[in-house]
Amino acid sequence: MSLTSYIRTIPDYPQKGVKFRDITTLLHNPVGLRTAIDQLAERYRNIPIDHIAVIESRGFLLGAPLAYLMNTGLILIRKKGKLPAATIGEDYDMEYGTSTIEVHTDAISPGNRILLIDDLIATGGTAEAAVKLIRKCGGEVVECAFLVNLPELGGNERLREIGCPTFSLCAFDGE
Ligand SMILES: O=P(O)(O)OC[C@H]1O[C@H](OP(=O)(O)OP(=O)(O)O)[C@H](O)[C@@H]1O
Ligand SMILES: Nc1ncnc2[nH]cnc12
Repeated sequence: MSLTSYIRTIPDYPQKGVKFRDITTLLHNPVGLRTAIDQLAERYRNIPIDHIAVIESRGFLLGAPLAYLMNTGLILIRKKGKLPAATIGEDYDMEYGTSTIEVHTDAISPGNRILLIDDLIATGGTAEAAVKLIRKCGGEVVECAFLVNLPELGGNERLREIGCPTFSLCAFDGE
């Protein structure tokens, strides 16, 4: 059974024309949540990863249990103004807005092999900004992994253009 069956679609949220893929229903379901985390852990079981980087806020929910299973630490990529120590930031556009994400400058050491986790890739604007931040700190993004891909919005292609591999557990083809 595809993981899409655990995810609810809300039309016209947060603005008209957006089909919002609501993962709260997957998170609410013990089988859905466990299946998603286990599948990610299995994919990266034999790949050397130093840290998992997670994008606020929904990325935190998947990346934290995955880091626990993989015995790695977490790097928090947060919305502007939320991290207390010295940060660097990156502005970006995404499907329904514009924002800035930041990371602590001391969170990544040069040469660190980082797995980037978020719940969903749409236009890829958020993930691209996160990859740029990690690279500015000298980190290497091994892969960007998502629970959900929205292929019609072109995010995978955008990340491919900057040389970053992507992986998604499931996809909505627009229905
Ligand atoms: O591929 P994009 O077009 O950039 O969109 C994807 C991003 O949008 C959502 O985050 P949102 O900014 O809504 O924040 P949230 O996780 O706090 O809900 C989602 O969690 C991704 O981070
Ligand atoms: N259509 C969508 N559904 C849920 N989260 C999103 N983030 C960006 N686009 C989204």
